[in-house]
Amino acid sequence: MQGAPSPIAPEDDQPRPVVALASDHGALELRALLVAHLQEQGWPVLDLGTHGPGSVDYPDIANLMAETMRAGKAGRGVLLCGTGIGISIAINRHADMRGALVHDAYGARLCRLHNDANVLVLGGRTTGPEIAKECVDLFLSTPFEGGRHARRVAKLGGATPA
Ligand SMILES: O=C(CO)[C@H](O)[C@H](O)COP(=O)(O)O
Repeated sequence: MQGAPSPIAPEDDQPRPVVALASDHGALELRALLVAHLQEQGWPVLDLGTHGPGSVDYPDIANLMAETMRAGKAGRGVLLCGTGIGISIAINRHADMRGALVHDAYGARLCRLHNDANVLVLGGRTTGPEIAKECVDLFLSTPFEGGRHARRVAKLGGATPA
């Protein structure tokens, strides 16, 4: 089952969804930078932490993101850990989450066009700030293409949270 695609282009008249951001200790700086970047652009942002430099476990952060989105508190998510790898594995254990670990603009665009990703995943130790900002902007402004991709996304299973 697949929910309605959620095209979110800044030029649309639609209200912008809340964007939740969360990271472990491996991406504190990049997350803070992205929070500020999105706020400057007028996105409603929910910063889920982690809020201190202490070491935390990325599965807990991914689970918090999934719970937050499932509760309807955010329509899109941005998750980060040191490489993005662990937290992308963790978020994709939730059937209603489609997390896409991306490293460039092409991936950020295609994860929306073809995969209807609802969570963007970045690595705080692997991706620089300018590329990360570009990825987030594309993730939030690119609609799902539907068509043949809708059939494939449906085969992934899991409903899209509201
Ligand atoms: O990237 C990650 C998971 O994929 C983590 O951020 C990383 O493993 C944390 O490592 P450390 O505890 O040594 O800071």
